[in-house]
Amino acid sequence: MPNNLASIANRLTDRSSLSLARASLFKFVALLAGVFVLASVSLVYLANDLDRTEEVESAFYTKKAMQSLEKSMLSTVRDYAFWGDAYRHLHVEVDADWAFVRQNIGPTIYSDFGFQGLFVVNDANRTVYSVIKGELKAVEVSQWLGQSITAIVDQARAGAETETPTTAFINVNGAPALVAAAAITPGTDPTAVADERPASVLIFVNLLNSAKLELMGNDFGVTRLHVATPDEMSAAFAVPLSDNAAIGSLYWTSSRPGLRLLGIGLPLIGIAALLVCLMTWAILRRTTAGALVLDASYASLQSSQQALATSEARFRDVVEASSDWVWEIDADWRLTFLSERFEAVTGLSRTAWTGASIDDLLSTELGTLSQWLSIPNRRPDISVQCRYVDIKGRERITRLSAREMSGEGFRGTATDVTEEVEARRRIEFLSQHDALTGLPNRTRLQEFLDGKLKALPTVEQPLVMLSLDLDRFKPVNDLLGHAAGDLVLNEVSSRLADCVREGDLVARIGGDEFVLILTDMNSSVEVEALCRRLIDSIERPIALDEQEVFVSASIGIAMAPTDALEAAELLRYADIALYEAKAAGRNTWRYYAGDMNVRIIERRRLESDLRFAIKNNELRLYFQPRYSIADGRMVGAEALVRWQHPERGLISPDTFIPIAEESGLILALSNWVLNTACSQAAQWPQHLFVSVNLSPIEFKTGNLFERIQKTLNNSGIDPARVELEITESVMLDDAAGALEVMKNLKRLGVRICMDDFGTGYSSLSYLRAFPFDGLKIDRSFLNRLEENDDDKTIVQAIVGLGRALSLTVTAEGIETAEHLKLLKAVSCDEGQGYFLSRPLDIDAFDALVEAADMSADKSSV
Ligand SMILES: Nc1nc2c(ncn2[C@@H]2O[C@H](COP(=O)(O)O[C@H]3[C@@H](O)[C@H](n4cnc5c(=O)[nH]c(N)nc54)O[C@@H]3COP(=O)(O)O)[C@@H](O)[C@H]2O)c(=O)[nH]1
Repeated sequence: MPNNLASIANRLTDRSSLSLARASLFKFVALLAGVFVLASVSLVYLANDLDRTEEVESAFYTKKAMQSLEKSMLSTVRDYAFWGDAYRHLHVEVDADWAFVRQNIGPTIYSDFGFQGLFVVNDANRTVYSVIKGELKAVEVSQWLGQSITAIVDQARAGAETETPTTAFINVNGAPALVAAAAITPGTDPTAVADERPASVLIFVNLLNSAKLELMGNDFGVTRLHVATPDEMSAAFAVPLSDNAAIGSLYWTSSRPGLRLLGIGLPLIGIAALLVCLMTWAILRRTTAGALVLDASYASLQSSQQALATSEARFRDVVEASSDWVWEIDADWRLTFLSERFEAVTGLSRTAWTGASIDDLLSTELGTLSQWLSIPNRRPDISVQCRYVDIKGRERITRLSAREMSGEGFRGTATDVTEEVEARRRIEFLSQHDALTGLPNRTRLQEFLDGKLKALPTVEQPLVMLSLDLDRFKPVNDLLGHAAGDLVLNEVSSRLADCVREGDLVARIGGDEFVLILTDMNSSVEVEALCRRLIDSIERPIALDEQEVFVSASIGIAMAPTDALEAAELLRYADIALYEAKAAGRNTWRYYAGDMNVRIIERRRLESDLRFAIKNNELRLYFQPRYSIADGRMVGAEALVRWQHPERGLISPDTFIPIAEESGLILALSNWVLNTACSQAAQWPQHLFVSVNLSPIEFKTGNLFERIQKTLNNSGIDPARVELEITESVMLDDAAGALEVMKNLKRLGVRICMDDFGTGYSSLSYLRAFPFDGLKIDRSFLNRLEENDDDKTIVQAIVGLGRALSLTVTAEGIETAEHLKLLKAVSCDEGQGYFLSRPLDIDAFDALVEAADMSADKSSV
């Protein structure tokens, strides 16, 4: 916006149209009001002037009338007084007959001239002739007038010489009257001779009553001429009848033309003002409405301008702040505009590329960009992914949106999505692959399997699925840490991948669980050769930083279409076969067979039966005595559970303990064993202890301490007579947790013994770190004693170790006198085995204890 426009806009912003309109209108109204006031004042002034002029004129004409009256009376009195006959008949002698009867100077004075009084005053100032209102009366003039008029009479006589009459206004009983007086002289009559006496004076009295005054005024255009009232006397224009205003003044009823003018003009002005007010009100309303609309439009315009400015600023900020760059091309596909961000994002020169074809800069997978832009009815909201090469020669990916310009050509934005595309690819990869090993995961496996099964494999060309699980992997993870475990898994993964052909699939579906899908296996020989290769490959030592790790694998094999044609079924069958392989001693493979499924069903039934058995007293407890090897005394017994199944007979714990552990029944089972064992042992002689096996599962459930405590309390047995046997796997699962539990158990006063010592990984370190009271050498060492000298050495070393750590060392599985002899030779503390005694039921064991008590010393074993 130019500066001057902006400043105008700013000024407009300060004052709204409404206020401007109102201000202008109010000024206009004030102007009009001024005009009306001026007109009114002028009218009033004019009216006053008119009235004043009227008054002046009226006064003038009143004076004229008076002067005319005076003139007329002077003329009349002159005519009668300067007349020879009148001299002879009224002065020389008074001849009433001549004057009145013959009407020379008589009633006609009244009838013709309207003078009410006619008097002749003789030389002695006596009234000698009087005619009052046309009638002859004998009355003194002074008496009739109620005042002396000597001055007038004298004045008249003074004018005799020059025949000059006189007039004067007098007041007669409150009414003005004009008196005309003239000395009676012979006039021009040569026959009349003037005598020596003072002249008689002829006097005419004209009483100016209201009617007469009004008539007089009318003659001169003065309305209702009358004697002024006391109020009117003070009026500026009242005409005094003499110098002495006491005689009275004349006034008139003014026509007041000014007032009439006001009477007409002011209402007209008022009406005009009213009309103007109405018009102004109407204009104000319309102007206000218009101004409001204008203001609203202006406000809308302003907000639009503001929004536009904000939008522009935002657009500019967004364009420059985002990774997007903006482009425009003409109808020939040539770049006509590239925003600054183009250089920042691509590193390419805007100047160099402006004018170049957009097809040279960007390419799509669908053809050239110009082809894409030319697609008829192309939706403008759909973008296209393009590639270009940046300044560093790297291929970049950009998402391009385009809109046709109203003229010709296109414009749009380009967003660099290289990272996004790569991230998406990565996400897609990760969604189908295992993050640790990069092998396909369960999702990818499912997809692959579905695809292969849809192709309907045949018996001749079967689809082979291997379910592979690592053996001995968990200890690696637990003992060497997860980083080592990860390395092992990665190594195993790559070894597995190396063993299969292209087109096959190796997937990792769990911690150490893998599934292999093989498509080109024509015979079981091939399958088994592969299994062998896989196991051999995995069994090869895996070198970690400073040590070698050994793991092996078990494999379950299921085939389509022989075993199943459904992916889920195939997986389940391969898992069953794997289970069988593990059960068969691990490090081997098994084909799925129908009866495996039967075994699983069988296992489930056994679980259900076991649940029933625990509640319904089908469990039995056996005790296997433990003896001091040095002197053959029984020192205690290990409690061993059996299950007296109503149909299957006595079932070994090897069969049902794993089921109890897997199904969660182990807690109920173990509670029963603990309670029964401790209750029984509480009745034994004090020197005998009872040893109870605990499952590793019990260490994880959290309330082992409370359970043992409760058992001890319930049975009342001395805790020192109770030994708990735990295996190394307890520590392997959660060493810190196990230590915590064991410390708590030790606070109860029980003994803790490590069972199956020598079969695990680092029993030695556990022995040092955990609060064990004893260890039991696994019976596998004694089993091999005859054929393996190493085991003798090991047994000897374990005994030495136990002694060094102040642990009671017990040897398990003493089956022969040779075993016993050897153990005695290495000073093993205690022993148990079939050679000494098989596990006995409660009655048999009680009998044994009794017998032993009776033959207090068994001299030798
Ligand atoms: N958690 C629990 N585990 C228990 C319980 N009762 C037993 N078990 C465990 O079951 C496994 C099998 O036990 P079992 O069949 O009772 O076998 C024991 C002995 O009979 C056997 N033994 C003893 N002497 C010899 C011998 O000279 N030769 C030979 N071949 N076998 C012999 O050894 C088993 C006792 O082993 P151990 O426990 O390691 O001392 C077994 O692992 C039991 O632990 C139970 O209540 N809870």
